[in-house]
Amino acid sequence: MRLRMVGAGPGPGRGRHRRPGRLRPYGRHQPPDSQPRPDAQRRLSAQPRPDSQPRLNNQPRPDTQHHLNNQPRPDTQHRLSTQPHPNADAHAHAPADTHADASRHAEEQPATPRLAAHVAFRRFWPLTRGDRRWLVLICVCVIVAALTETAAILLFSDLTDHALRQGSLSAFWSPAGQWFAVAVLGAAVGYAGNSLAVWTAERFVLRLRARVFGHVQDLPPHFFQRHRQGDLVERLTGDVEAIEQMVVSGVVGTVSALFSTVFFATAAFWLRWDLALATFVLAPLFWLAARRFSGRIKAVAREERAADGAITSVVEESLGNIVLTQAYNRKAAEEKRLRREARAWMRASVAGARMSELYEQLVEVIETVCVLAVIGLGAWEISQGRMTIGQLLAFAAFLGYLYPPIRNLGQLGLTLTAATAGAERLLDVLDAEPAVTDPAPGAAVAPWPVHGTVEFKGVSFRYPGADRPTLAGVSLTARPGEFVLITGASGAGKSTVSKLLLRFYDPAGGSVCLDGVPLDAVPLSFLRENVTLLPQETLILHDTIRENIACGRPGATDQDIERAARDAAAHDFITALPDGYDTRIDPHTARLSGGQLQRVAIARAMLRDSPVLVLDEPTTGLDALAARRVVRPLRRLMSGRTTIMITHDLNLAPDADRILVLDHGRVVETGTHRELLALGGAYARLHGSHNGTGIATSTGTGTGTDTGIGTGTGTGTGTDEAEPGRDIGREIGGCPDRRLT
Ligand SMILES: Nc1ncnc2c1ncn2[C@@H]1O[C@H](COP(=O)(O)OP(=O)(O)OP(=O)(O)O)[C@@H](O)[C@H]1O
Repeated sequence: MRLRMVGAGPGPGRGRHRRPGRLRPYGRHQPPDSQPRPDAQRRLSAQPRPDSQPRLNNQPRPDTQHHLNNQPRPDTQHRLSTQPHPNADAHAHAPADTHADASRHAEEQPATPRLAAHVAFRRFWPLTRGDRRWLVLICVCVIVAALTETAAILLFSDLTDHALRQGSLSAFWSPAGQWFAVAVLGAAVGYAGNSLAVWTAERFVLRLRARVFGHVQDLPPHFFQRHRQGDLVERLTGDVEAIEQMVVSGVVGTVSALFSTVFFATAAFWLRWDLALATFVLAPLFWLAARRFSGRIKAVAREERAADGAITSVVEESLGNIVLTQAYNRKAAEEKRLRREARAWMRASVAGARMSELYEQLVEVIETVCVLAVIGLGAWEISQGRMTIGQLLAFAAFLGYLYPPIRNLGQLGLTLTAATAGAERLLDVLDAEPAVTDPAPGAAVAPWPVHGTVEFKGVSFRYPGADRPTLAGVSLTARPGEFVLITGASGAGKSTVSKLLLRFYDPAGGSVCLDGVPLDAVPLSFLRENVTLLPQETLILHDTIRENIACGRPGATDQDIERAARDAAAHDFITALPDGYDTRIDPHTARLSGGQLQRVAIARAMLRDSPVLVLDEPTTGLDALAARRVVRPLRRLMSGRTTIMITHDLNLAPDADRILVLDHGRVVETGTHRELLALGGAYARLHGSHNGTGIATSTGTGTGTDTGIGTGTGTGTGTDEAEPGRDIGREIGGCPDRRLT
C-alpha cells in the first residue's frame, strides 16, 4: 500500500546508469531484480527515493513486519542506481587526471553557471502549471497511504495482544477484518497514486523537453558552433529527466516523507512516548550524515553529467566523421578519445557509487544503533511489566517505518543537489538568448505580396564574442528578379550576408530590408517563407525523398512534388530507385550522390517558390560533372526570382546583374563581370585564379536540350541525368553577359 518511487534517480551520470548490464554494487541483501527500472516505470513515492525505503536488513525486524505493507520489503529495493551519489570523496579519491579531464571539458564547453538547489527548483517549478491539481491529488494519495500504514501497524499491535497472546480465534476476526480493509484501501490508493504520479512525471518531462527543444531551435548559429552536439543531446535527454526528479518527484517525496514522519511519530508517541522520545533523540544523526555527504555530490554529479555529454559527443562526432577516421587511419586516435572520456565518466561514477555505499552503510549503522537502543529499552519495560510484546513489536515496526522518511528528508537534499547539476546544464541552454525575436505584435508589418527587393544599407556586423567586425558598411541592392553575385576571399564575410538576410542575426549598424521593410519588422516565419536559403551543405531530412521535397511547402500534392523534381532534374534518378519517391534517405545516404542530393534540395526550393533566393556556394563539394548537372536546375530555380549567390565559383558570374567583391567585411568592388574584369582589380585577380583551374574555360559543343533558361540551342536529346557531352561551355561558361531571364 505504500507509494514508492522505483525509477532511476537523478544521481550523477544517470544517463549511463540506465544502461542495461551496467555493474552496480548491490546492498548486502539486494537481490538481482533490484536493477534500475526503465524510466517508464518510474513511480513517485511516499518516499523520495527508493534507496531510502525502510532498510531493516541490518537490524532485527519482527517477521510480521513483512506483512504490514503490501509490498516487497524495503531491502529489496534497489539503491545505488537510483540515488544521488553522495560521494564527498569524489575529489579526494579521484586520481589527478580526473581534474585534468574536468578542466579539459571546461575548456571545450562554455562555462556552465552554478546554481543553488532552491534557485534551480524555482526556475523549473512554473512548468508544473496545469498539473498542480494532479500533484495535489498524488499528495492526498501519499498521505492516505501513510495513514493506512499507520493504521495497519496499530492493528498489528492489537492483533498480537488480543488474538495471538490470548490464543483466541474469535479475537482474531475483528482486527483481521479491519486490517484487510485497510490493506485494500492502501492498495487502491497506492495504485491510483503511483499511476497518477508516473503520468504526471512523464508529462513534466514531455513538457520540459518540448520547451528546451523549442528554445534550442531558436538559438543562433554561433550557439551550436560553441556547444558540442553530443553534449546538447545529453542535456535534452539525461538532464531533462534529472529535473523531473527535482521538481515533481521532489515535491511528492517531500510531502510523503513529511507526512509519514508525522503519522508514524504520532503513533509512536501514542504507543509509548518515552520510547518515542529516545528514538527522536537519535534522529538528527541521519540529518548530520546527509549533511556530511552532501558537500561534494554536486561536483561529482557535474563531472558525470559532463562526461555523459562528452561520450555522446565523441561517439556522434566519430560516426559523423567516419570517412576521415578510416581514410586517415584515425581509428586508434578516435578510440583513445572515447577511452579518455569513458574513463573520466567511470572514475566519477565509481567514486559516486563508493560514496553512496558509504553513506548507506553509515545510515544503516545509525539505524541499528537506534533500533538496539529502543529494543533494549523495550525489553527492560517488558521485564518491568510496563509494556506488552505486541506493543514492542508494533513499536519496532514503527521504527522500521519512521526512520526511512526521516532519512529521506535528509536524502532529499542530496537528491536535489545531484539534480541541480542537471538543472545548471539545462538552464545554460534555456538562458541562451535567441539572437533575434519576432517583432512585437504592434511593431510587426502585416504580410504583403513580396516582390523581392533586397537592400543592405550600410550594414555592419560583429559575431557575439568576436574581436573585430565581420561586415563593415556593406550596401547592396537587388531588385525583383535580379541576380547579384557576392564573391571574395575565404573569410571575407560572404556567408554572413546570407545569415543577415535570413535574419539569423540583426546587424549592429545599418539595416537590411525586404521590399523596403526593415527585417526586424517582418515576422520571422513570413520572412523565411519568402526568402529561401540553399546553404553550402545540402540539408537532407532523415525521411523519404518525397518528404524531403515536400517540406519546401507543407501540403504540396504529389503532382507538385513531381513537377518540382522534374524542374530540378531529379525526377529521372528518383524514379530509377526501387522505391522511387518513397526511398528513405538521410544526410549520409549512400544511395544518392552529392549532386543528386543537391538536386533534391533544389526541388525543395522550387516547391517553396519564394520570390527571394539565397544560394551559398551551391556547387561546393561537387566535382565538375556534378556541378554542371546542378547548374541547369539552378538556373530554372533562379529564373524570375531575386537571387543572391555567394560563391567562389565564378562560372555564373557573367550572368549576374551585379557582382560585389567583399574583402575583410567591406565591399571593395561592384559592377558587372565585364566592368570588373576591365577594372583589373580584386575581381580580375579572383577570376584569373579561378580560370586557371576552373571549368569556365571549357568551350562547349554540347548537345543537351535543356531550354528552360538561357539561350542554349543544342539539338541532342540527353536528359539531365545522362552525360550531356561537352555542352559545358554553353552551360556554365563562355557566354558572357547571358541573362537568366
Ligand atoms: N559564429 C561566429 N563567431 C565568430 N566569428 C565568426 C562566426 N562565424 C563566422 N565568423 C567569422 O566571420 C568571418 C566571416 O565568415 P563568413 O563565413 O561569412 O566568411 P565567408 O566569406 O563566407 O568564408 P568562406 O568563403 O570560407 O565560406 C570569418 O573570419 C569567420 O571566422
